[in-house]
Order: sequence, then structure tokens, then C-alpha cells
Amino acid sequence: MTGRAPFAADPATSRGREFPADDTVTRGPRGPYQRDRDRIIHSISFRRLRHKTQVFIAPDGDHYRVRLTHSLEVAQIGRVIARSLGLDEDLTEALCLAHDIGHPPFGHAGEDALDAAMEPYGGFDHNAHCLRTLMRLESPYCEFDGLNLTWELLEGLAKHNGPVSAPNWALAELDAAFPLDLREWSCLEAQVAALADDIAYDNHDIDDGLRAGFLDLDELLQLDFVAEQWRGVERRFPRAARERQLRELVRGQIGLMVNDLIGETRERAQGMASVAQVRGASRPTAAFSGPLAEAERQLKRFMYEKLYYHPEQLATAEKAREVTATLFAAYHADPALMGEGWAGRLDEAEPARSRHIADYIAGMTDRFAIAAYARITGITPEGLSNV
Ligand SMILES: Nc1nc2c(ncn2[C@H]2C[C@H](O)[C@@H](COP(=O)(O)OP(=O)(O)OP(=O)(O)O)O2)c(=O)[nH]1
Repeated sequence: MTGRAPFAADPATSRGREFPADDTVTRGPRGPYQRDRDRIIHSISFRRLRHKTQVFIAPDGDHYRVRLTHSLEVAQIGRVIARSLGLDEDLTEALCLAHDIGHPPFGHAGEDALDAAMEPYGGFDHNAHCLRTLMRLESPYCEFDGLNLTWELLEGLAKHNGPVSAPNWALAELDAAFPLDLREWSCLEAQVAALADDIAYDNHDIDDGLRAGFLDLDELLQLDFVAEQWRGVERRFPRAARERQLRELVRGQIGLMVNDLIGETRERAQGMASVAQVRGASRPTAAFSGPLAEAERQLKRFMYEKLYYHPEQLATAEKAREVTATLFAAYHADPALMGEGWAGRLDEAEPARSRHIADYIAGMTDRFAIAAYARITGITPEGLSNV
């Protein structure tokens, strides 16, 4: 097993939690990042990921990914990379498990609708909402709001897509309360978690897209990267059933991307003596090699064209946007529809009022949102689930 690298985040020197008294409570032998991971796993927003869209809205098929199974796959990939590079595995795992907690129902379609509804009040962004959920909306403790996670976990989530120069209102508000050095790179554990996210969905979306019949193997083979892997599969397993060959293809691609990432990152981190150097670097330290980065960009372009923006997917997305927008308008007109708890905590002054309604909707699972829409309008939305 690789020892701790000098550029790894070290739980012994964690910058601590927003509400520090919490750290004086000892609960068993767990370190701070282990406690972060455990708090995430036990949270309500983590459990809700099981009914939140990854690519397909409220899938009927049991084998399609949802945000929960995606997050578990990301965590598996992230841990492998972290261990190999000598990074903190607990922190990496916690970041992977938490990274999608801010997604509203219906994935990107729900997010677009909420962003439009919230436009006069600073918009809506799933990444900032992840922080808002973990720092303010989760409420398992009597003494403070949120899960009171470590600084390293929160900075890693805030910088999931790299340094942030223009935080939206939600992130700016949280950063003012617990400054996260948004303009620097995150620790390497978070950079690895972000790329583990890409490796997971690039590959499982191929698997799900083929299963659903939206993707076609012959078309996929126009991509050199996929074609090369496929030739290897056919050479090694010429007589295997097609379904098993496809599983081998996806497995092989994940392995190749993981190994490429480890190799390139190890090279970039060579000579780094601290996590401060990772944060202050002029470029990301975790990265794919040049050729693989280009192949991955091509794969993403292909997936947008053939799967994410497939006409049938665009049609379901349009319905999902309508459901989300209708819910927002209905709660705005009659907050009592949110139920006593949420309506009771409503601050009538804007922008707090709209933000509270957006928080309520963003916390919904796909099926909860569909049921709420049916209750309010008397109409059960048709054609949202297409697999
Ligand atoms: N159906 C559908 N799925 C999409 C669309 N855009 C992205 N996806 C899927 C593809 C992946 O499984 C996943 C990637 O989006 P995420 O929100 O997880 O990551 P993204 O890189 O967009 O943002 P993030 O890294 O979380 O800040 O969502 C879309 O427009 N429609």
C-alpha cells in the first residue's frame, strides 16, 4: 500500500469546522474526514439521490443509473485513484459521495427551470446548492444548521469545477460565513473526485445509452478511443455474447482512463511537498494526459449529440421543465401548498421568499415532484419516464 503523499490532505492539520465546538466531542476512533463521510451517508439528501435523475428521468428499468448509484461508482473510482497516489481516501470518498447532493429533481432540466424561475433573485446552480444543502438545509443537529463538515470537504465541493472567481449568491453567502479560499485550486482529493465523476459517467452513460437503445455500437465505433478498446475486446473474447463484450468494453475504458489519470497526475505532482503547493499551482494537478483528454472531449461531444440531446430526451426534458416551473409558480402564489413546516418558515420578504421555495423544490426527488404536480394541477404528467 502506498504511504501518505506529502501533497495529500492530512486530517491532523485540517482547518476544522464552521462550528468548532463540535470537534471537541469524541465519538470513537474516527478521524475528521471519516466523520464527514459518515455524516453524508446518514443524511436525508444522500438518501434522496436514489430517486433523482442521472440521465433518464424516473426510469422504470431497475438497471439504469440514478444519482445514488452514480455517486457510489464515483466513490469506487475515486478511492482507487486516491490510494494509488497516496491521497486521503476518506476525504476523496466523502467528496465523491457528496458531489451531486445539490441536484434538483429531473437533473439538468429541473435545474434549468429553477434557474429561470430564480433569475430575478440570483439564479440557481446545483453546485452552489450542494454547499447550501450541506451547510444550511440538512438539520440533524440541535446546536447548528447543516452537517458542519470540514473545511477541506467544503472547499473541495465548492471548487468541483476548479477555482471560482464569481461565486453565485448562495456560494458567496456561505463563503462569507466560512471562507473557502475560492480563487485557489482545491486539494488534490477534490480534483481527483471531479475526474472520477467524469470517468464514471462517460462510461456508465454509454452502458445505459446502449441499454436504452439511444446509442448504437456502430456509431460509437466512429470514435477512435472506443474502437481501439473494442478491437481488444473482440480479440480477447471473439465468441462471447455481445452483452458481455459490451460490459468488457466499458470496464476496459474505465481502467484505461483511471491508469492514465494516475500516471499524468503523478508526473504533475512530482516534487510537490505540500497541499499548499497543489492549491497555489498555476494549473490543475490532477489531469488526463493530452491524448486522453482530447479523446474524452470527443466522447463527451458524441454523448451530447447522440444521448443527452436526443430528440426524445429533449422532449422529456421540456415536460420536466414545465413540471418544475409550474411547481415554483404554484408555491409562490400559495405557499401553504408546501405544507406546514416549509410554509411556516417562509420569510415573506424577497429574495428570501423565492430562495426558500427553490430550496423546497430542489430537495424533491423526481417522483415526489411528479406527485406534487399531480396534486396541484389534477394532471398526472405523461411521458416523463422513457426507459
Ligand atoms: N438527460 C440529460 N443528461 C445530462 C444533460 N447534461 C448532462 N447530463 C448528464 C450526463 C452525466 O451523466 C451527468 C453529468 O452532469 P453532472 O451535472 O453530473 O456534471 P456536470 O459536468 O454537468 O456538472 P458538475 O461537474 O456537477 O458541475 O449528467 C442533459 O442535458 N440531459
